[in-house]
Amino acid sequence: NKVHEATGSGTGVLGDQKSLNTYYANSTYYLYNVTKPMSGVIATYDNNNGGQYSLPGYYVTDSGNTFYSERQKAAVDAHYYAGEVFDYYYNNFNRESYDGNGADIVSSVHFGSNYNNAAWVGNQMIYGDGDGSTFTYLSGADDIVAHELTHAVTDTTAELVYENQSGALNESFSDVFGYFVDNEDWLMGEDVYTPGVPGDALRSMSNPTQYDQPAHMDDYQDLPNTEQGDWGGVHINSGIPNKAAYYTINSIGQSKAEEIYYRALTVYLTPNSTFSDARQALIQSAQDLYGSTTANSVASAWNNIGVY
Ligand SMILES: CCCCC[C@H](S)C(=O)N[C@@H](Cc1ccccc1)C(=O)N[C@@H](C)C(=O)O
Ligand SMILES: [Zn+2]
Repeated sequence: NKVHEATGSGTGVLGDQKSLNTYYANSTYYLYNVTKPMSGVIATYDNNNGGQYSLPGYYVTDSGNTFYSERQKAAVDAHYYAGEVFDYYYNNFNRESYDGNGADIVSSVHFGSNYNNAAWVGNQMIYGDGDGSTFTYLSGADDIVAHELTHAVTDTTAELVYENQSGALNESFSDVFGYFVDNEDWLMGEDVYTPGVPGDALRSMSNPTQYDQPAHMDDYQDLPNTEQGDWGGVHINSGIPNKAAYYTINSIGQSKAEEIYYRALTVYLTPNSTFSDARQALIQSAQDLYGSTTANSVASAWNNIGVY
């Protein structure tokens, strides 16, 4: 409600200044804001490096509505980018929050100890600090935030099972919407990956093989469906649908591609969808929205990566 809404300022992971939607109460300011129109909230917490707190941890607050400290950087970006992704889904697809029903968006930063990952854990996002060499604070990359929040969209729509081909699709859709939100480049995680090494990334959608992912069905990696096997290589085999997305976006443009990926995810895909099912879902979505020329472009993108 109006009396509590405030606009703070903060320093992000990369030292950049940004305005923040904050909440004033008990003579302090919170990284917390109410979203419109259904009044969900975006709330950001510090999980205290897995200290004595369970998730979500404690609210990130500042008495001066200025979030400039080193410890606050990860929270600044987690909060800011969560708002950016909320706006992306609302403005492009009229989807209010990840469930389309104004669900609260909760993020916890400083999760674990030197944790080189970020995740959607079923009801909230968690962000590790990284070990400072492989990653710095993972919330510092908007494509990572969009990746994680898109898992929540997937979990409330197609519910793609997180293993084997459906799991690689799950991962790929998160990367694809990460691209749509970030769309500076075809790289994933570059802003926080290896802070000491410029220009590299965890993955490349335009050139998956650059970071040891297959880019064609002939090179699909049959890995065990175990934690050690990355559940059948979901982060490895995602290179194949990622490359198809690269071809698709280049041939039909981002605005059409966004609509067909969203329609495929929310209308056609199901928990056990395979790569071939995804090809068909995207072709059908393209046909539904834009006709056969666009549908044929999608078909050839998937033909190029050996999925029919
Ligand atoms: C609980 C542990 C597994 C969760 C994996 C999460 S969903 C995930 O995929 N995280 C992304 C983070 C990311 C996204 C975009 C760019 C960079 C990094 C991910 O790809 N994690 C890699 C490191 C992995 O888990 O293998
Ligand atoms: Zn993921």
